[in-house]
Amino acid sequence: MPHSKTLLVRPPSSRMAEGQITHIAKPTSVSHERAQAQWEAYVDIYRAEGWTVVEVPVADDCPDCVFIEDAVVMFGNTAVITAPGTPSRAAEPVAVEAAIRAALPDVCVARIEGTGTLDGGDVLKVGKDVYVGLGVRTNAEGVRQLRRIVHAEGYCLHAVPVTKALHLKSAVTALPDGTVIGWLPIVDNPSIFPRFMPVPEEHGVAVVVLSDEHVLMSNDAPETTKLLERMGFTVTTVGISEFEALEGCVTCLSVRVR
Ligand SMILES: CN(C)C(=N)NCCC[C@H](N)C(=O)O
Repeated sequence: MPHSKTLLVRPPSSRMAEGQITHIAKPTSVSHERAQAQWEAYVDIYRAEGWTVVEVPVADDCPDCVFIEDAVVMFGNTAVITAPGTPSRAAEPVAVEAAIRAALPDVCVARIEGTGTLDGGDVLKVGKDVYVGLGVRTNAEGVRQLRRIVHAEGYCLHAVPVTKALHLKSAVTALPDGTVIGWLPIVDNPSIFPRFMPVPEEHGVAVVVLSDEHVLMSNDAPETTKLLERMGFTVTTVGISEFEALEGCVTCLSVRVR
């Protein structure tokens, strides 16, 4: 049975400043206190939109645990538990799987295993098309395993190169109508996507689709906000500077089950 608007989130670790950095300069300071306040404001936006929030317990020894999107990917009623592509994040999916089994007992669980690696940030769903970034975190075996899982669910997987950003969704996400948006300097090949629109700011790349006309994005992309509003979308913005300093974005902080 489909779950209506359930959100999985995980609070920021007190050691988040030790989180991984790959493609941007190491931040000079990251405040856990500010991050906690930003995270609570982010979660409150979903609560106000009627989402049921399931909180996975914080893991202070996993500095990047707040970026829960990387630990599980939902395909309808199937949860794919990932195998993060960096050792410091390897333990994260265990508690995420336990929380899903406890809160959503009728969800089917599949897993990326063995030599396969896959971070959820590399998976962009656009209708029944699934674009998967092959980059520093997701390998060919991870893609092979995910392809088998999603084909069985009626999706079509397209592997795409990611060389200029941490994850595919650091560079592109999709609007409610399926248009893929991205910041060109970090998109490997925009022609892969049937409909692509460049955005003018790096932090404008990431949108979370709240409904057919409503998106959530960072407050650090005012030109992109105006662009999307001119296109007729309602745009809610949120401050996530502490997570952006660690290469995160609005998509990474939650997993939507709908
Ligand atoms: C779409 N994105 C960017 C994500 N899903 N995850 C961001 C993870 C950031 C973390 N410091 C790391 O390096 O793993």
